[in-house]
Amino acid sequence: MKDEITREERVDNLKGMGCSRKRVEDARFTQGKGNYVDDIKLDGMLFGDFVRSPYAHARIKSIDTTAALEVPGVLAVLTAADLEPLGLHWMPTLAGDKQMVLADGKVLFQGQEVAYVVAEDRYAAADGIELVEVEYEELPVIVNPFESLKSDVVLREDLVAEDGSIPDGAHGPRKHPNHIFTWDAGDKDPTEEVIANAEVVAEETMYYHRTHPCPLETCGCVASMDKVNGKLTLWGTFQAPHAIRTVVSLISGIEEHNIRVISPDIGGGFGNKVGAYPGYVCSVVASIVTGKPVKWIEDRMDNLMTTAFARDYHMTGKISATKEGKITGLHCHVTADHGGFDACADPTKFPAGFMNICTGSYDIPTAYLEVEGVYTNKAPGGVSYRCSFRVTEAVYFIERMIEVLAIELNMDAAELRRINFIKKEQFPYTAALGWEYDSGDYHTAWDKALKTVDYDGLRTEQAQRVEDFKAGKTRKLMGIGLSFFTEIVGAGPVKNCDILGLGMFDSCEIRIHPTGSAIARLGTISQGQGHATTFAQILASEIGLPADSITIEEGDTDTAPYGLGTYGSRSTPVAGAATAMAGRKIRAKAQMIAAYLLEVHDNDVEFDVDRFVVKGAPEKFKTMKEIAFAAYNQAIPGIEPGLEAVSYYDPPNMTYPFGAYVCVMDIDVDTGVTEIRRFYALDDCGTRINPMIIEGQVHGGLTEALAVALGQEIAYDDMGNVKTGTLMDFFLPTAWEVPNYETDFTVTPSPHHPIGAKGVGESPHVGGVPCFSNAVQDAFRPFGNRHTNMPHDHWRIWRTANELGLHD
Ligand code: PCD
Ligand SMILES: [Cu+]
Repeated sequence: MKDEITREERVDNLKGMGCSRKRVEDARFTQGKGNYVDDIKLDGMLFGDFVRSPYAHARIKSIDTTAALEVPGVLAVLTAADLEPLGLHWMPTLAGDKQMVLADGKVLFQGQEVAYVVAEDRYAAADGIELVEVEYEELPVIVNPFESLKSDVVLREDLVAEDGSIPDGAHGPRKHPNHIFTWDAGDKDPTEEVIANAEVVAEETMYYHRTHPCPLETCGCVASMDKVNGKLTLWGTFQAPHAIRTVVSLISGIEEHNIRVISPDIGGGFGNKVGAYPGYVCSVVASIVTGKPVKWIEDRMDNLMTTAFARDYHMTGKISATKEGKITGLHCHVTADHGGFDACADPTKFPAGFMNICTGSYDIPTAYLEVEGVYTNKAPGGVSYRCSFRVTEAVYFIERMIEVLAIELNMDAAELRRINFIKKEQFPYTAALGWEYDSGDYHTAWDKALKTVDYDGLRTEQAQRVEDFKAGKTRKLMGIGLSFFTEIVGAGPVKNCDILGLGMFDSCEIRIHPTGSAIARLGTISQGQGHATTFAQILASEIGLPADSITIEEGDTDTAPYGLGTYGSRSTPVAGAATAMAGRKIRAKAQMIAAYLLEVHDNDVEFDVDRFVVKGAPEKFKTMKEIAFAAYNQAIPGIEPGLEAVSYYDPPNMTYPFGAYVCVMDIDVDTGVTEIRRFYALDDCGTRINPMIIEGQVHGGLTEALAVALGQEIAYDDMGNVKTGTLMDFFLPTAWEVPNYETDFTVTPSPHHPIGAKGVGESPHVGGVPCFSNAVQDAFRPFGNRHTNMPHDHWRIWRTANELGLHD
């Protein structure tokens, strides 16, 4: 036997789980060799663009397309009247509502799609748009959901019966024409009773403002109908390509096998690219009508004003406790502003997503949540934006309620959290609002975080700062932001999670080639997360072939197994599990082949890193490379040739990553300028596949958290005009605002996931927003602040200081 490398070297060669393998996709991205939707150029390709409504609420009296059609290069102008005969002027939303593809008689938000101009190039399309003459009759505008529920102005006339009665919606009875649903969880009466009789109660109302994921690449698609073969190919920025294929089939009547959906490289998704947009439908129709490929790409304003907003939750909470600080009950009421159509991307049974995770990381015996969805004259959407289904809202809510309760109790907020954490031995833990948390060790994480930042030292310093401020020695306050979050990711068990009736499992299919390299295809799609790197690592460890010899492919419905896509940090919990399971099927077959080759019984060989060895005789082995070759080269009795496997994985539960964050911030009370001195983030996502990618995910999520907490907002005026529709007004942090992040971790594996991994992509955002916000609020706590709403931009902070009398 030739000189052998050590076992350790064999492990290293695989670049498997736990290795900070460099991202294989970056060679392409950093050299400008990515292939994004807008890079797709087909012969004779046309361009489509929208005429959009300048009004937030108006009746459409007429649309005159004559002048537009005279523009050289303009080929067609589609309006609702053209789509109606095809039944395509409205489309279903993911939330069980329907949405106008092109304005049908009225518009409900500024920027709404009114007509679709198809031209030979972008410029002609832009000129054509200018010349479509639309006559609007303005209607009263409602941008406040509370007023909406009281108003006589009916926004969705299509949802009121002729006799004036209000038919039920997708989520039950509706009490007002502008009401979408009321959804609740938990025990109402017992919760109210506990709170009524409690020793201490804290109450607070907070508004989690509307914002937007604003990915670098906007949404877009290219539709190409091949009339000869009856095949439609649709390239697009889709976070869920298979679901898009099914939706396109259902609404167009084209059979699903004749539709091929391809998500090429995607320049960030963040939830913005989950839903189905009018641009997709119009491009498909235009391609069918013209017989040519049609491209549609949003510009930045289109993106910010019309596709998938996030948040817009008005939340009122009551939290009760004993004098010693043991929480006894939690009550939460939400008024959710969904805009003109309910186009939230949540699992069907959860119209407010997983908002019922709002008891957070705490052992709260009784709780009740009620969410009311309301129509207003704002853009539709309601995507996650780096939080699986409203978990950012839930965690912000509870982490603010904890701070407010700490004020009420006159207690340290870190200590209040510690007293109430779910204990390690309580897992699996069933929360009052129904979820079963799989695993956690909150006290260990919290203690590690507080120790690392020297929490007590920080509080001493802060007290000194307050004294100095009062003594006129400084104009800067110091805030210590705390947050402890529990995420819920990995939707999900098919028994309670589906989107449009499609169960939320996911999949992986592996083919091992004769020479011992492989391709694996998944039902998910990377938008920058690095799946090509990390899923190969899972397989490397499972099947003993080097990650560098494994190609990961996603996003082509003609080749990938069916899956529900990438959002809600579900790729690792669901597709990652499918990958491990498919790998294990490969290994099981490899074991039989190895035993045959080694002339022993199947049970007498065991897997070791990259080979099967005969038990007790480690010098007798067959490497996975040898086994792969044998699978194609030898006739093995009782075993089919080839080495392939597929797994469709329906997870038994979600995974519950968690984390402990601390932010130290200085605030200049005269300018409202914030300076982040320190940000410490401890994340526990169970088994870690690629520590470097995890760190990158944490940096990205924290930066988006900073954005949302400190300035990013989609704001409307009373007329329903979007005030922040460009990057001049919509805050995107740059290197200038972003602090140095200190990352840390603990590892508490998920007990039900085959490799123990939980998701991580959303966590830093979910935990980050309350941490930044709490830092601002904490700085003002010694001066009587209880709660101020985000975004904490310099002006709002200045105003808080002013209202607290700090400028006197
Ligand atoms: N334990 C663990 C976990 C995880 N990981 C890694 O990390 C990542 C992530 O993961 P996850 O968590 O599972 O997730 P996904 O599913 O993959 O993804 C999703 C997410 O992701 C994040 N991140 C990111 N990044 C980037 N770059 N880009 C983007 O876009 C994005 N987005 C965002 C979002 S928003 Mo949603 O949609 O709202 O719902 S959701 C989300 C990948 O790679 C993985 O593999 C590892 O390593 N380990
Ligand atoms: Cu919804």
